[in-house]
Amino acid sequence: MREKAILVGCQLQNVDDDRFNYSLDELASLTKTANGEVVLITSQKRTKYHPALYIGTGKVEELEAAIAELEPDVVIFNNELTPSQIRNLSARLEKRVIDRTQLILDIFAQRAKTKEGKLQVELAQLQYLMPRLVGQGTELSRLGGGIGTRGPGETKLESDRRHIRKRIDDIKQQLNIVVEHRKRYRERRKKNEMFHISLVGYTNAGKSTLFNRLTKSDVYEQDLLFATLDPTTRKFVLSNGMTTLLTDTVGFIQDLPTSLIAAFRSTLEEATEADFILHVVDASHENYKSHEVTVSKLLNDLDVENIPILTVYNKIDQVHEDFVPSPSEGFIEMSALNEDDLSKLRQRIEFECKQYMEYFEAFVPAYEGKLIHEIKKLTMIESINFNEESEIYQITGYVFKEHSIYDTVKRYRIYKEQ
Ligand SMILES: Nc1nc2c(ncn2[C@@H]2O[C@H](COP(=O)(O)OP(=O)(O)OP(=O)(O)O)[C@@H](O)[C@H]2O)c(=O)[nH]1
Repeated sequence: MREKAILVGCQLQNVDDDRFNYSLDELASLTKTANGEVVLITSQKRTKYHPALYIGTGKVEELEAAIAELEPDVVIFNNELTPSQIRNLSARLEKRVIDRTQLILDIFAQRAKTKEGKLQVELAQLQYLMPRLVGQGTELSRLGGGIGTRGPGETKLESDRRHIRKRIDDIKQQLNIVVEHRKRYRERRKKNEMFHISLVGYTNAGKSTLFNRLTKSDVYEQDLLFATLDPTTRKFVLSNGMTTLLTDTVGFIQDLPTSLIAAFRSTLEEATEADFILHVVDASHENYKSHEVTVSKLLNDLDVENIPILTVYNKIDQVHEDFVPSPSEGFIEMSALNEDDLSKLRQRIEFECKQYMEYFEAFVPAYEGKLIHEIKKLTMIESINFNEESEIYQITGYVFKEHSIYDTVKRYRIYKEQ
């Protein structure tokens, strides 16, 4: 059953109409993703948020009338509300009141798959809850109005708080372990010398679709925001046989509450360890430019300037009429749903990778079967010729200098002369 939701926004003077309407659209998409049905979107312009009610008292009355008529299950506010605003609005409207942060947390909670993702969501939820518990405490003591009632209330609250604090410490500790584990796994992977590519991009840009099509796997792919929460890594074999690792990451979102940025940073850190980044942009979206800028900014914050980036303008089959690719950067226009475009992308990745590789020619005796297999897997092979007389393979291709296979290949360059 879809829950009926009324959405409420408040536009401050310094926020222009486009940006404000866009944030309301995004709130509507988020609501849909959380399995809600939007029955009304209403908003108000103000110089500042009403301290007690977020919107003005007149607007609250209007909202009460709309609630009586439309009977929603929940009222969702477009910004993070203060504990007292939530309390006052719940009391006035007699409906469940949630804010944008809670909505995003709810979606994250639904979607978290790995242990790390789940821990991060729980941590963010508890951190959101803590100050709001304090708020309820004041309310309890005021309501009780006396020692007799306040006592037990406060005690319960204190024990709740202690309990939550302890749980937060536990989660942080567990997260350290999980992150350590992932680091070790990453180091091990580094030793395997696989070329690592990360897919990043705004939520709903088509990352999971690309990931699935390129790796032929079936990671959750849906027309919903945040279908992907945890980074997922799979083998991705280029058409010339070189095996790379492809990582799908969490989708970015504009104005993500700060408390959530911290919680999700570590899932994005994978991107910073990649050898190559594919930045996927939904070219059919009217706000594609601002999406692109948001992601580029976040990538800059994550210190990835040394990593080559290819911008992938996706959904070109439904391209927006105002679409113009940024001229300054390397880019490709394509549709993840089109097989020819996928091969074009594969070739383009190969081409881009080659810019960072060195050409080699190696002579490897036929009895080195395992080694030949490794060279095939870890380098970009151009040609293999077998000399029956000498029983030696002549292999040419491209290799990364940073990878240990480079030293091996170098050793066999001079084999002929031995
Ligand atoms: N028309 C069209 N639709 C596409 C294309 N690529 C992806 N889609 C659709 O766009 C929607 C979102 O795709 P996803 O792959 O889930 O997007 P994502 O970037 O992984 O999203 P998050 O997990 O939310 O970050 C899905 O309904 C896809 O089928 C494309 O090239 N053309």
